[in-house]
Amino acid sequence: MTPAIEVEQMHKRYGALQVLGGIDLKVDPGEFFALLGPNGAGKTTLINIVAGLTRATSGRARVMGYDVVSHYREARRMLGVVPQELVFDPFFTVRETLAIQSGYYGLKNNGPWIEEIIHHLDLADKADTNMRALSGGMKRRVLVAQALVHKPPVIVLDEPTAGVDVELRQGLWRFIKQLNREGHTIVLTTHYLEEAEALCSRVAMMKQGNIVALDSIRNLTSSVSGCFVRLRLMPDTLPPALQPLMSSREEGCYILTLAEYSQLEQVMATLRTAALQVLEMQVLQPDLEEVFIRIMGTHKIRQPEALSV
Ligand SMILES: Nc1ncnc2c1ncn2[C@@H]1O[C@H](COP(=O)(O)OP(=O)(O)OP(=O)(O)O)[C@@H](O)[C@H]1O
Repeated sequence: MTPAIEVEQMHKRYGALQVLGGIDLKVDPGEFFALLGPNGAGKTTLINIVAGLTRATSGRARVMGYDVVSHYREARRMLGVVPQELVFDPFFTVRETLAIQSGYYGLKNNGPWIEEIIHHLDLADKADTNMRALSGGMKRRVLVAQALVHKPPVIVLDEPTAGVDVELRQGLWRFIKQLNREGHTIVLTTHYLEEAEALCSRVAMMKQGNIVALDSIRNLTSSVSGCFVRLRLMPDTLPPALQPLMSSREEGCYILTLAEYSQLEQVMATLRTAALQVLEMQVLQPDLEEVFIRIMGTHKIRQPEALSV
């Protein structure tokens, strides 16, 4: 089976700065794949090379079997990229922008598909509005629409939900999930790990230009042992014996990290001996964010306000 995206020994340097240090990556057709990593890890650079927008220093990339340099046009046709930055010609309306984009691919009579995209991305009310008059979130919807005009089999979304409200995020993911069900391969970069966890089957984590983890969400999260316990106590004090387990304090609760589930019994016994009343208790499984924190050795990254995908 020809991979949807195949990257081999990809290096990229900007002068003395090594941005990609030899990336090998295969994404299968039909996958919903996430590329994660902190700011500056090299995600956008990798995407730009796959999209033919940036030249690699060495290595090769193919989209549906087409080399992105020697078969640029074919590779580009297979790919729809939703870029991170909002760049538009401000004088065209939404519908005109999409018609022009269709023209770039030599597509005629693309009207019905354009109308379908406009409908799914909830842009109907704004279809005849000039781009300059749209809000940031609306412009982002048009970026998504632009990437889809030629019905590419592979869709790459570079932080599509940054700065976007919850309603749009949900609508966008509904549409992208539908496209994935219809067979499109989806590659997503996001800082919202809950989004990646809810949507994607496989994840690559990048750190300083290298892939440091590449696996299914299930394998990644089950590789982290132990659990977290969230406790609200009365009186609000943690016995000294439990203090080494405390990882943080959130909204009046103590968050304890346990290496093994069996430690739970010992925690409860200590609380009983100290005559503390448990007002609230939750046992939490390690999630993708915990895996990310352990691999990257960083603190929590920003969270979406409310998420349901
Ligand atoms: N044109 C350029 N010239 C010099 N350095 C660059 C250029 N483009 C990117 N870089 C550097 O390459 C590194 C990787 O950047 P990149 O945008 O690929 O990271 P990223 O993982 O997408 O980050 P983010 O999550 O912030 O989008 C950064 O250190 C960045 O400053």
